Amino acid sequence: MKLKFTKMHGAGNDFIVVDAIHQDVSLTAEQWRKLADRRFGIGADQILVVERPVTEGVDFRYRIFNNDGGEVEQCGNGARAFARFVSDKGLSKESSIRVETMKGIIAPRLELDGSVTVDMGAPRLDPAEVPFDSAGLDGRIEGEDTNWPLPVDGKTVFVSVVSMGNPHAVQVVDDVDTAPVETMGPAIETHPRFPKKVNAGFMQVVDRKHVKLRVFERGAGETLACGTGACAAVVAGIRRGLLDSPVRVSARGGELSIAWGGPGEPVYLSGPAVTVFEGEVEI
Ligand SMILES: N[C@H](CCC[C@H](N)C(=O)O)C(=O)O
Repeated sequence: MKLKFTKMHGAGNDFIVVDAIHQDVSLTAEQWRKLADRRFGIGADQILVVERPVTEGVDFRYRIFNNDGGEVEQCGNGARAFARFVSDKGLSKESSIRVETMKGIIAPRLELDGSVTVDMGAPRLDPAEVPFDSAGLDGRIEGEDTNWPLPVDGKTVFVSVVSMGNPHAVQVVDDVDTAPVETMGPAIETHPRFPKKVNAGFMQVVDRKHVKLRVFERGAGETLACGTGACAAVVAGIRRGLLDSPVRVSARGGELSIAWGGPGEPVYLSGPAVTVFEGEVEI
């Protein structure tokens, strides 16, 4: 069976994007994993699937598979690529669309400068919603935030826990370039207090309007940028009293901008969405 796809990225977080409206795309987790493999397949951090909506008043359904083949709730950089894809493919004539994911509705908007801004919905701040098991832990109050002691790699780090539909654990570090992302990232990702595993963020506060961020992503490893990770990091930083919205987020693969008005308000993620090439693959 042949599968048409488009290779895209958002600040270096790269995707295989597939139109499942005009082609039959019923693949197993193993087939998604093989497609995303950087040696034996096309290679990508995630696969984004465009489907007809299920919910009234929504333009598309947006499904996301990590490169380990697992389906997940949300992908912020992917939402920008999704919006660019459906516009370029003529699937939508609107600059603003409403898109349903496993965990809620988001609204990407194509900007005149070629960037895309996404209403990512409001963050979920209750640990149980992340989900994070805080039982028996003494949280550390910092401004509006409660961050939690996590023993990893023989030391205790304090993480803020935030859900953007998908789970994030964010810690503040002095220097992202020397932070132990390769070793501590996987240890946090699979920590037993995160029953659905977690994306591990490492945030360096440059000033109140600018952070540097590295994310060891659940099911994908360290990526060059993580959109929901940037949202979660800025929400955590604002709640800790360290940041003022909007915040510039410098990832290894490029720059994102995050704005958040406070609890119950949506998080806005802005950044690039780039098409690299079109292709067709036998699966
Ligand atoms: N690895 C994430 C999904 C992709 C998120 C990221 N690529 C983004 O831009 O938000 C998870 O398992 O929740």
